[in-house]
Formats: sequence, C-alpha cells, structure tokens
Amino acid sequence: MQTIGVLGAGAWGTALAATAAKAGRDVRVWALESEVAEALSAGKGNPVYLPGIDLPAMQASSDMSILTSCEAILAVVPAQHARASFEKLAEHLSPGVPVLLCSKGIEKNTLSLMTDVVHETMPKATPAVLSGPSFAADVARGLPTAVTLACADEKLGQTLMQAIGRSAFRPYWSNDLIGAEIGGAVKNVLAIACGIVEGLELGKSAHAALISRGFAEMTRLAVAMGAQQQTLAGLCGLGDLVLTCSSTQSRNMSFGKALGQGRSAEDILAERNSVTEGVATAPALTELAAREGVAMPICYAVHEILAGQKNVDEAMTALLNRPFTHEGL
Ligand SMILES: NC(=O)c1ccc[n+]([C@@H]2O[C@H](COP(=O)([O-])OP(=O)(O)OC[C@H]3O[C@@H](n4cnc5c(N)ncnc54)[C@H](O)[C@@H]3O)[C@@H](O)[C@H]2O)c1
Ligand SMILES: O=P(O)(O)OC[C@H](O)CO
Repeated sequence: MQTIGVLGAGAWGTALAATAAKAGRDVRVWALESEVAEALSAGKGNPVYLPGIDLPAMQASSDMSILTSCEAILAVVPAQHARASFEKLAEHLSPGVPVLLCSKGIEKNTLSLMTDVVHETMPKATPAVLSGPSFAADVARGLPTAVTLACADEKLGQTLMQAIGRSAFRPYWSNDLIGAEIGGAVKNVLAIACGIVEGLELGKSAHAALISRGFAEMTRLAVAMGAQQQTLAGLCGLGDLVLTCSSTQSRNMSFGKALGQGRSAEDILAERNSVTEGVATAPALTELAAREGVAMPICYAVHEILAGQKNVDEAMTALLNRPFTHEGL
C-alpha cells in the first residue's frame, strides 16, 4: 500500500498526511481551502490549521479528483461535514478501497456513527477507524504517540498499520470499530465537562471523579451498542479521555473551561477557526443514550448547558444531588 489519500487538511489531516509521508508513502491531500492546498504543495506547511510547524511537501489540491487512484483514504473532515464530503468522495473511489475514519463525532439528527455514514454514502468502501490520544501538533512534530486502528479484517488492519505507522506513531490493531468510534466521540463531550470543572475551580478531586464516572458512561454506551468492554480501557477510550480531559491544548477542554469561567458558547466558538466536535456531538449523544436506554448524566448535563436549559451552576448542582448508587457500570 503506497499511495495514501487524505480527505481534509485541518490540523489532524495535515498531521496524519505528514506522518504517512515520513513513513515513505506517496501522499495526496484534498483540502477544502485552496490556500491550504497551495501551501502544502509548496512545502510551506499548513499556515491556517497548523501554523509554525515544518512539514514535508506533499501533493495537495482543492479538487477531490486528486484522491482518484489512492489505495487507502484517511477521512479527516469534521463529523458534521462527513456525509456531504463522502458523497463527493464516492465519485473518485474504486470499489473495496479502505476508508480509515479519523474524525471523532456523531452526526446530529441521524445519530449516525462515521462507519454508518460510510455504509450509506460509499457502500463499496471498507471502513476502518483510527482513534486515540493524539494532539495533531504533537504528531506533526514527530513526538511519540500510540493509537487504536480498528479494522474488521486483521490482515487489512496490519497493512494499514504498516502504511501509516512509524516508530513515533504506533497504531495498535483492534477488530472493534464501534468501541473505537464511541470512545473518540464521547471523550470530547466529557472533556467539555472537565473543562467546566476546571473553569469553576472545583479542584483535582472533582476532575478525577469526573474522568472516572465519565469512563463508566462511555463504556456503558459502547457495550450497549455492541462494543467490547476492553476496547474502552485502551487507547481509544480511557487513553484519549485522560489526554483530552487533562490539557487545555484540547479544543473541547478549553471550550469547557471558558464556559465554566462564565463565557457564552457562542462567543467562544466565534473566536475559533477550528472544530470543537463535542458541541455537536453532545445533543446527538444524549439522544443515542436515550435510544439505547443508557444513563449518561455527565454528558446529559453538558447537553443541557449547551442547549441553554441550565447554566453551569444549575447543571453541577443537579449532578451532585443525584441519588447515591453502586459504582459498577
Ligand atoms: N486536531 C487534533 O488534534 C485531532 C486529533 C485527533 C482527531 N481529531 C479529529 O479530526 C477531525 C478534524 O479535526 P481537525 O482538528 O483536523 O480540524 P481543524 O479544526 O484543524 O480544521 C477544521 C477542518 O474542517 C474543515 N471544514 C470546514 N468546513 C467544511 C466543510 N463544509 N466540508 C468539509 N470540511 C470542512 C476545514 O477545511 C478543516 O479541515 C475532528 O473530528 C477531530 O475531532 C483532531
Ligand atoms: O482538541 P480536541 O479536543 O479536538 O482533541 C484532539 C484529540 O482528539 C485528542 O486525542
């Protein structure tokens, strides 16, 4: 597998493209913005989404036909833009080509996971999932990172790992696509909650309690949807939850922190050109949890705050006054 296509040149798509290029692959990148495509092609990095980081030059275009003869595609557009992007990608894809889903979110309204969106828009493609604790800037700088690569077919999973992996970017194979997807989507909503706790200055004990009870919520939903419990204890679950809830380098965590400090969601988002996936995933997640009959009180509290149904103090008081219960999942 030599020719790798990357759909989306935000921070993460760019970091993954650079990693695959450093691993010796022939990389082709589709960028929405022509100025991003031009800068990447000219070896000037990505001044819009990864400013100040040196990257190898790679073929890039804002014309999606650049992805036509790629042997695998890394799909890295934000979750809410996946369906429209995949519908266009379908015109350029050969049957059976693996599509490695690298975004972390659930589609609003349809409640579709990204694998569902692939099945609906590109039924002949083979979906796989890449998820785990990995800030784009760390990966682009070549700092050590480990992620889950979930693919139903182990042989294809191994081929994908060889294609994009290197010593500083270590994929671990799993056959659990649903577990990897749910872990990545839920940790973003929980990171908003952790940010709120930090913004309210509720202390590190509350922070640890939230990570732990949030992990229980994530695992409950994933298992109800058919995932293996142990997947959530791995890189794409607990690993990513710990990373994202521990650093304001996370857009979701820093968004939550600003909410906790009293700013409005609209004001915070208006200042950003980057995506904060947990904002759109929160309402989808609470609907999904209701559909699956799973309790997710922390995620629900985030949804209530974002929907304007409660302010942060009211949501926190309601969480703290839930009945005492047993600790199991
Ligand atoms: N940045 C990270 O550290 C990181 C790490 C792992 C996973 N992810 C995930 O990767 C996905 C992409 O995030 P990112 O950080 O690369 O994005 P980003 O915030 O850096 O950039 C936003 C991206 O959205 C794209 N976009 C905006 N409108 C669009 C449209 N209408 N159609 C298609 N694309 C559109 C832009 O072109 C750009 O590529 C998200 O799901 C995110 O959760 C990000
Ligand atoms: O900046 P965030 O919050 O989108 O998180 C980035 C990655 O998903 C961390 O693994």
